[in-house]
Formats: sequence, C-alpha cells, structure tokens
Amino acid sequence: MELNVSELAVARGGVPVLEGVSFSVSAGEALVLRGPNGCGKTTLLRTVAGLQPALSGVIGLEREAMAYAGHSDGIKAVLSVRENLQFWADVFGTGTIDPALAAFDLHGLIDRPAGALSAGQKRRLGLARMVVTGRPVWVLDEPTVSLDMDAVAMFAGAVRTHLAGGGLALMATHIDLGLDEARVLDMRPFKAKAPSIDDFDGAFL
Ligand SMILES: Nc1ncnc2c1ncn2[C@@H]1O[C@H](COP(=O)(O)OP(=O)(O)OP(=O)(O)O)[C@@H](O)[C@H]1O
Repeated sequence: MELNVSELAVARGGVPVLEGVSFSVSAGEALVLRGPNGCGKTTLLRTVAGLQPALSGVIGLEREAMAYAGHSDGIKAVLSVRENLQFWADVFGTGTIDPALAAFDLHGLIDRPAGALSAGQKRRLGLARMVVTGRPVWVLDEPTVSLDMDAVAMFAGAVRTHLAGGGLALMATHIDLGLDEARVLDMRPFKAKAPSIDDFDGAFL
C-alpha cells in the first residue's frame, strides 16, 4: 500500500491555492503537512480524500482506501458513544468497536449521548471512528483540536498502532504530536502563482 500524489494542483472557491504538490507515503508511514493558516492544507486533504476534484495531477489510490476526519467530529448527537461507533462499524462492515473504545479511553462514556460529551470527548469519539472504519489510509485535518495533552498522546498512540498494522496517515496539524517518526512536508513552496495578466487594460475593467 502506498499513497502517491503527483503534481497535484488544488483550488478553493474557484481560486487555485496549491500547485505542483508531489509526495509518497508508504505503509507504516505518517506524513504531516505544515504551513501557515490559509495556505491550503485543508483543501489538499479534501482533494486527496476525494471530497473535491483536483485542478490537475494524480492521486494514485482509490478513495475507498481512505478514511477522512475533518474539522467537524462527524458524530450523531442523539446516539450514545457505543451507538455512534457501532453505526460506523456496521457501515464499514468491521464488527467490533472495542479497539476504538480502548484507543481513545471511551469505555467509561459508552452509554452517554454524544451530544452530552465535552468538546475534547467529542473529538476523541470522532477520531475513534477512524479505527472502526478499518481503512488503511487515514486523512486527518487538525485532529488534535480540543484535545488535552493526555488525549493528544492517546491520538499519537492510535496513529502508531495504525502504522504498525500496515496503515498510513496523512495529516495537517499545527502542534507537535510527539510522533517523531512522522515526516513533515512544508506546503509553502507549493503556493499557487497568480495567473499572469495578458490584457493589462482588461484587468482594470
Ligand atoms: N468556501 C471557500 N470559498 C472560497 N475560499 C475559501 C473557502 N474556504 C477556504 N477558502 C480559502 O482557501 C484558502 C485555503 O484554505 P484552507 O482551509 O485549505 O487552508 P489551511 O491551510 O487548511 O488553513 P488553516 O491552517 O487555517 O486551517 C484560504 O485562503 C481560504 O481563505
């Protein structure tokens, strides 16, 4: 299993934000995207995960291999922690939710409606969803928002277990996860250039 991205160009709201992005992530590896606010990390992750089309370039892996966790936690407020995870385990046909509960220390909250969880607990539940998908490629956008230090360590542990099982991870984060083995890709060199103006007068009309 390998995620090969080649010469990818992506846009948000019709405006090109990144171009010429190429990287590979092999089984057992994590790649962290770094760059200032607004540089296009979310846009790139959404494109790789198949949620929006690329302007150009190649993503050499089918989207069925991927599980995506974005800014929202993707949980149903009226369902309990157990019901939320069981729902996704059924959707992905993976069965057991115990490893996900253990990875994010959710056993003590199992019967609580997700809507009654704290922000950090909701985030842990949202990330536990990644475990129950059983998918090999985790695409994660700012996964540690709302997490305290212990929960960040829990998340790093879950990523390590995923990598050790042959999975891979692509993520954007502004904080140090303590995942020293992760490679880092600086997005700044890939900033899309403004299109050249052929018609100088027309640019003012
Ligand atoms: N719905 C939208 N319509 C138009 N432009 C958008 C939209 N959403 C985001 N943008 C713009 O697209 C650019 C890339 O945004 P993106 O969210 O990919 O950046 P980011 O690197 O993930 O930022 P952050 O670190 O703040 O999360 C930014 O300039 C942003 O203002």
